[in-house]
Formats: sequence, structure tokens, C-alpha cells
Amino acid sequence: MILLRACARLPKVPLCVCGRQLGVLDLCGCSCRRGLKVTVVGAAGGIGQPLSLLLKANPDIDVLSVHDLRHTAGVAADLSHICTKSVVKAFEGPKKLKAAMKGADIVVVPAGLPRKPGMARSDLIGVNASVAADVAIAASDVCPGALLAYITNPINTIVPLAAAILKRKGTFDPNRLFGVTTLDCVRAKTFLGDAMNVNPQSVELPVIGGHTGTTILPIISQCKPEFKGEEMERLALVDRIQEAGTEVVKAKAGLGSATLSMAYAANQFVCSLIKAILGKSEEDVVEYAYVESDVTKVDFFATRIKLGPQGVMDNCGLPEMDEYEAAAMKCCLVELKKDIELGYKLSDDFKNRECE
Ligand SMILES: NC(=O)C1=CN([C@@H]2O[C@H](COP(=O)(O)OP(=O)(O)OC[C@H]3O[C@@H](n4cnc5c(N)ncnc54)[C@H](O)[C@@H]3O)[C@@H](O)[C@H]2O)C=CC1
Ligand SMILES: O=C([O-])CC(=O)C(=O)O
Repeated sequence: MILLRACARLPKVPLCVCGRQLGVLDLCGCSCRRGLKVTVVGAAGGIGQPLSLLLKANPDIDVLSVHDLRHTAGVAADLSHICTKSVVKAFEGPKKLKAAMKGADIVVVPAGLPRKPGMARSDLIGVNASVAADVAIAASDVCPGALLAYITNPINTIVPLAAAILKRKGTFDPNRLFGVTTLDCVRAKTFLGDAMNVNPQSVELPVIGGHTGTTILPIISQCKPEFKGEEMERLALVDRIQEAGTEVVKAKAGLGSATLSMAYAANQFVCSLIKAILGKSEEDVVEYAYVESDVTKVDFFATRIKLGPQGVMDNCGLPEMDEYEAAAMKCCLVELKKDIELGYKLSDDFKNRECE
């Protein structure tokens, strides 16, 4: 992704990102990378606003493009007063989606309906499939090389749906499409850290599968430091991690689902994508994410992945599991298969839109 081309800021500020002054039609001749552009779709929402704030603080972003159906002018004006280098650009409404995403390196999508008490994530598919489809179509048209990260629920179904659309548009790259499951990892670290009375940041454990109830599989047998609690305590921890989203939905009592912890998690994931794109990190850049893979018999599964400039560089596959976890994995695969097939089926509803 090293491109020598007109600086992203050229029309307004004729300076290359390296600081060299450019003529009006000049090309950046300094062999520095062009500006890094991140687009947030759903940026005025409960997740979108704090996520955009965290991204505005990232010194590696040059252009932060914020899109939503409404209210992005205010969000962008507010963010733009923060003294970091990125330029914030606001886009509103479905007609401006492509402009918002044009040339993006990363598109992160916290757009769509959240749950209310009593709802399952799968109840959101009716509305959210359409939102996710529009983003996939726009990505194909204006930023086919972008890393595309969906937060929109139900992740298990939304990501296969987007993949099917990208495949029909001829722009699918399995290494560039992600369902963000980072919040499950963040929660697992927190709850295990509390249970073992250690700093959650020092806890590492795999959380694999998908992003609903029993498809969220925390692999506590591989936790570091080792979890030495009783079986009942372990089962309670698994249950809490699987139901953590519902815990927040209930506590918010009709005002939505997790937003702040999700923004934290999504920022962690996007920061890793940025590190991988820029190739700055000495260490491997690793995250867990729901991606297309052949590590199980279902097409999409969240595992540990190594990230590079082109997205997934290596899928680390399945962790070791004990008997209990291996049995839970079988149930998870049955659920996931249904969710994935639904995504493929629903993708057909958007065939007309793909040709517009
Ligand atoms: N993957 C995960 O771990 C998590 C996923 N979520 C999901 O994230 C999504 C967003 O949640 P919240 O931010 O709490 O909801 P929210 O309702 O506060 O914000 C969603 C935003 O998306 C915008 N939007 C809707 N349709 C759009 C479209 N076609 N184009 C652009 N923007 C559009 C809305 O105007 C709104 O500002 C939900 O589907 C929720 O279930 C939430 C938490 C965790
Ligand atoms: O539970 C929800 O609806 C939102 C979500 O995915 C989570 O918090 O894990």
C-alpha cells in the first residue's frame, strides 16, 4: 500500500504528509506513504461517537471521515477542535456514503439498530442487513482495497451477508473482511482478571466462535495466568462472558446496548489494523476476529489472527481445548452454520441494489 500520489490534503492544503510543499498538480515525490484514511459509518451513534473520539486521538490517522444518517456535522465540528493531526470530514445521509468511504484504508461500521431488553441479536437482522449491504456495495465501488470491520449485529450473519455481496461484486478478499468480536476478549480478560484478583491487562485467553450466546467460546483452559478456580466458578464465568451483552442491555433498561466498552474494543481493533498497515510494530500484530476461514467446517469463525498490511496475514487456527470446551464447540458450530446460511440467503435481497 505504498502509493506515490497526490497528497490526501492537496485541494485544501498543498502539503504532503511528510511536510514537503506541493504544487497544485504535484505528486508526492518523497516516497512517504499517502495519508491514512479511516471512515466510521454510524459515527453519530452510541458507539460511533466515543469510537470517533478515540480514533481522533490516534496520531497515525490523517483523515477521519465520519458518516451517519444525521448529526455528523456537529460531531465533526466538535472532534475537529481536538489538537491532533487528523482532518475530520463529515458526511450525512445514504447519498453521501460513497463519498465518505472513497479511498479509505479502513472502514469501521458501528451503524444500525441496537438491542432493547427482551430482544436477541438476531432480531436486529431485518434492519441491519440493509445497512450492512449498503456499506459492502459502497466498499466495492469506492474502496475495494479497504479493511472492512463490521460491528453491526448480528455479526454472525452480517459478515457472511457482506461477504456474499462482495463476492458477487468481484471485490471479496477474505483477508480484508472482519466481524469485530474484540469486546468478547475485553470482557473475558476483565472477568477472569477480577476472578483471579490480577490486573485484567495481564490476562490472556482465546475467545473464539461467533458473537451470540453459546457461539461465544471463551477457552478458559488456556488462560494465562492459569485459572485455578472450581468448576462451578468456571461455568459461571463462561456464562457471564456469553451473556455480558445482555447484562448491559438490561442495565441500560431500553436505552440501548454496550457503547463505551464497545468503542474501547473497536478502537483497540482499529489501532491494530493501523499498526499492521503501517508495518511499524516490531512484534506480531494479533487480534481475535470473525473471518472467513477453513479452520472449522463452517465458513466463518472467530480465531486469533496475525495482521499485516493486507489484512489477515495468518490465521492461528484453533487453540487447545479441554473436553468441556470441545463439546461446547460442537454446539457452537451448529448455531453458526444456521446464522451463516441466513446471511447468504438474505444477501440475495440486495441483488438489485448492487446494480444501481
Ligand atoms: N460487535 C459487537 O461486539 C457489538 C455490536 N453492537 C452493535 O453495534 C450497532 C450500533 O450500536 P449503537 O451505536 O449502540 O447504536 P445507535 O443506535 O446508538 O447508533 C447507531 C447509529 O447508526 C446510524 N445508522 C443507522 N443506519 C445507518 C445507515 N444506513 N448509514 C449510516 N448510519 C446509519 C444511526 O443513525 C445511529 O447514529 C448495533 O447493531 C449493535 O447491536 C453493539 C455492541 C457490541
Ligand atoms: O448485546 C448486544 O446487543 C450488543 C453486543 O453485541 C454486545 O454488547 O456484546
